Amino acid sequence: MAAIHVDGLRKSYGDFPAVRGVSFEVAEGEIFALLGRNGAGKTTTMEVLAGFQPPDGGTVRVLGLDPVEDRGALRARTGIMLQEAGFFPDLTVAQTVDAWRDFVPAARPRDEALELAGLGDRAGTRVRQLSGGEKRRLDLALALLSRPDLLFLDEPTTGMDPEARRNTWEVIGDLAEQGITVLLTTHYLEEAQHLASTMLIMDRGVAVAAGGMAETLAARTGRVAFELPDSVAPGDLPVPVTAMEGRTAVCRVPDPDLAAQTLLSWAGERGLRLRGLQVRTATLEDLFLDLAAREDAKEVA
Ligand SMILES: Nc1ncnc2c1ncn2[C@@H]1O[C@H](COP(=O)(O)OP(=O)(O)OP(=O)(O)O)[C@@H](O)[C@H]1O
Repeated sequence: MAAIHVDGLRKSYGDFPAVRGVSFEVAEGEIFALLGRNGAGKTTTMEVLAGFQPPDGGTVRVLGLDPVEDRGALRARTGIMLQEAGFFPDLTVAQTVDAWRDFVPAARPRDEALELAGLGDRAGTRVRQLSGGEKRRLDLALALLSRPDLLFLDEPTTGMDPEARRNTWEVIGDLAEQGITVLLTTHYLEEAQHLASTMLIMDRGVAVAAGGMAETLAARTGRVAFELPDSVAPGDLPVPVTAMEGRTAVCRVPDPDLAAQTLLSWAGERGLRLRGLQVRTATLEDLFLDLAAREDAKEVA
């Protein structure tokens, strides 16, 4: 059974349609990334799945349950980390967790939750003294109290520095390895690419791309760029040049490693050097920017 099944989900605020017929499935134990620009409808989708808002149309099943009708049963099996957490600044981390534990049936021991969220050494610290990233971790610790089968993480690493972000990726990866399904939204595409095996990109309330991360990216073009030697015209090269950026020739190709090898042997045979050679396989960012440009063009048309 899929952990999450969404078919034709619609949700409006007044007469503004925030989600307009979105369908996807999340397999058990998978990390699934919900991506899109501001206002795409990611948070709305997550809130419907978590039972915070009823859908206007479509079918939604989470762990086999209806998020509205089976809200209590679902709450007991999910952990939720939303964008804004409200904590009491004067409480310590331990006191905050203890206060929450009172509301969670069969709650996980406090130290275990803190350990899992990577806050094991912060129990005695007052919330006001935590960094922004540590506050997000505290949020995660609270989300883990119910021993959830499914975690909803809305922008879990916002406000973290790169090191804290990487540590949090490790924490999330470990949780998934223990079998917890994770639905994540993020604006850090590197984060989605690093963590998620499957993704859905939304734009203005509809899905514009979906599928396995590796397969989707493998089907995209990569990029090879280098400084064009003085004596060479772009048309002389054995690989077609897609664009010139100043003196830099850019080739967008399905297999950038092969293109780079071809270019290097061609240059070697002629005693030429390809300065500043860069080889990059397709990234989620390439895909994201392409899709955004395409959606904007559609909007103008
Ligand atoms: N409570 C609300 N009332 C009215 N409109 C809303 C409400 N919540 C969200 N919206 C609108 O619905 C659209 C989708 O919002 P949503 O928060 O789901 O997007 P998002 O993809 O999560 O965006 P972000 O990346 O900025 O968090 C936006 O245009 C937003 O302004």
